[in-house]
Amino acid sequence: MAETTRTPETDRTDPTRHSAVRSLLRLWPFVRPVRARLITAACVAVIASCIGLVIPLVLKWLVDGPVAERDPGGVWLGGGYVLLLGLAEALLFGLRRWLVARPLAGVEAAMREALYRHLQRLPVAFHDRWPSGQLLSRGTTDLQLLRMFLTFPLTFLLVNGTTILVGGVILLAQRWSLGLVLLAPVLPLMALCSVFEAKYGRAARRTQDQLGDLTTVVEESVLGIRIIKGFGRHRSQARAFKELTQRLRASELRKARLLAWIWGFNTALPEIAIGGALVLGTLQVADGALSAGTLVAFLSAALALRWPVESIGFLLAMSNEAAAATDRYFEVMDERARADDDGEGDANGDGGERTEGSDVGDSDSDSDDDAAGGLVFSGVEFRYPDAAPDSPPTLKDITLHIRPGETMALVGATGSGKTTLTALVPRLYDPTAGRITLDGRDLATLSRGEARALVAVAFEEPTLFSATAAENVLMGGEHAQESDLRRALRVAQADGFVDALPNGGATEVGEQGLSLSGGQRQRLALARAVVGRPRFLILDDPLSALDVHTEALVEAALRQVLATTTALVVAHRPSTVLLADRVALLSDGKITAVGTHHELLRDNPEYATLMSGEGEGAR
Ligand SMILES: Nc1ncnc2c1ncn2[C@@H]1O[C@H](COP(=O)(O)OP(=O)(O)OP(=O)(O)O)[C@@H](O)[C@H]1O
Repeated sequence: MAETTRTPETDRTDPTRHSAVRSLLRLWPFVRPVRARLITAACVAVIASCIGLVIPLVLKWLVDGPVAERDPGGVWLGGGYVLLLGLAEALLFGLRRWLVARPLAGVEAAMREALYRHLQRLPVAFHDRWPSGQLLSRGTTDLQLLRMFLTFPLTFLLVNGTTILVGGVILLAQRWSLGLVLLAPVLPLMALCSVFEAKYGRAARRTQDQLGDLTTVVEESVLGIRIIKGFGRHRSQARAFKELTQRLRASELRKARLLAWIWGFNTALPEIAIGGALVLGTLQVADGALSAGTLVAFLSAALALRWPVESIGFLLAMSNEAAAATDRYFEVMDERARADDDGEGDANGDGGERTEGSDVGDSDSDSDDDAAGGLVFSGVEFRYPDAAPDSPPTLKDITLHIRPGETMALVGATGSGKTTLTALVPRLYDPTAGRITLDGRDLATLSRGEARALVAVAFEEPTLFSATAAENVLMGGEHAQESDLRRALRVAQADGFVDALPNGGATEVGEQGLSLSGGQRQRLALARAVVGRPRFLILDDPLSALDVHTEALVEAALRQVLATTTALVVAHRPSTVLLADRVALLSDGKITAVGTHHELLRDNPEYATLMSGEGEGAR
């Protein structure tokens, strides 16, 4: 949305960032498997480039020998040598390209896979903090930049450096005085390149961050196209987009300017030196101090060095873009995934500080809660990682016991923390204090995989994936069979509309399930939650988008499922509350009352107001 455009990320640019070389060295673990090919390719390129430098020596022999002696056979032979050398150079450069193309595409794919895997393992708190476009651009354009760097500049910085070195020796060996004239610009050029490198590195980083912001806006606009059109916000959205593109354009222009001046210096200084050497050499030939062949060889060697020198500017530019891309890639990869993601562990480090739970005048604070089965919250406190440090926690001292097989409704005004509390059970977040146990097992000691096997969730906002209706449902149960699918669809009252889809359950439901109605998506999400027959079921107002008739049907089927699980159901309507055995009232992050619907309706004015729909915050 135009108004929700994220703050430009240019301030992420760190002026004190470490050197490009240090950044690029971090690519080694990914490059290691293909190192043999890369080294072979680099050697082939160095040989090819050095062959190019032999051509001037053949020319010298040709001019001073067969040409001076007017020997046509020798001239043909010399011409043949030059042709063969040229062909060998071209073939070797082709071989280099072939050697690196496939393995480097593999490196890019491996890095992309590693990033995706890591993103899946990072906690929800990370995804709350990072704009999606920044992650997208890191997984796409940044990785392309890295592949280009590994294919081209990495090899050619080495090849050109070697060529310049060998060429310099050849020049000095031919005629050291002329060689010195030609090599005079080397020191100033090195100083200029170092200044350029630092400036370009910062500009590259800024540009890539801005590209990430732009990607975020595009993604939000595409996902929110209905809202944009519905509210006629396309103009303001386009304005916001234009502003970002202008910023990106300014950064790209700065890069182009920097590249233009380094290119200018890299071209002009060697040209001036070649001009000076030509004048000096001609005078020496005229004086008879130098053979014409040596001057020809000298100048052709100097001309052969022109490209390696001129190209250093853009090779450095590409290397700096790759260094910025590496930094951006590893900023995500360095984020710590939950230690317990694939195995055992304790996300809190200490399993969460144990605090005394408050007594809300209910048997929920039984001292033997820990040993008890069911779902037990003991003194749970939670604060969002990105909340202001002095703000009160979102959840305070939550102590609640949902007995095995019991269904507990969670009722509270909007913003009281209901969704937050339900998110703790599948370990989307970990409590900042206190603990949660599932059938007596501390949730903090369960791996996410174990917790996932025990708990299933259906959120208020049902998210579906670009897959078939059946695949979306089956995501909820690793070993679920066709019969489970049918049962889950029946429970969610989704079998009717799924069967009516053009290909039944095999129908693609489109990106985010947008080809379905809100109520249909909600029912598929509900089917996904129940398909795996979970031990614990967490439902966050899963019936809010259903019409009264369908809601009644879903509730009737749900009643059977709830009878076999331990469930926590966020409820806003009396009809949903009636599915539950007991109700917990959440008020400003605290459980203030627990009892049956009728008890609370009678004794608790806040609950009565919420259920009557009159409360200001009630939904
Ligand atoms: N990712 C987050 N970072 C920081 N604060 C958050 C985050 N998500 C929610 N909050 C805050 O936590 C509080 C509780 O939000 P929560 O979504 O749990 O309320 P809720 O009771 O489920 O509300 P509703 O009935 O409207 O869905 C709110 O003040 C909200 O602003």
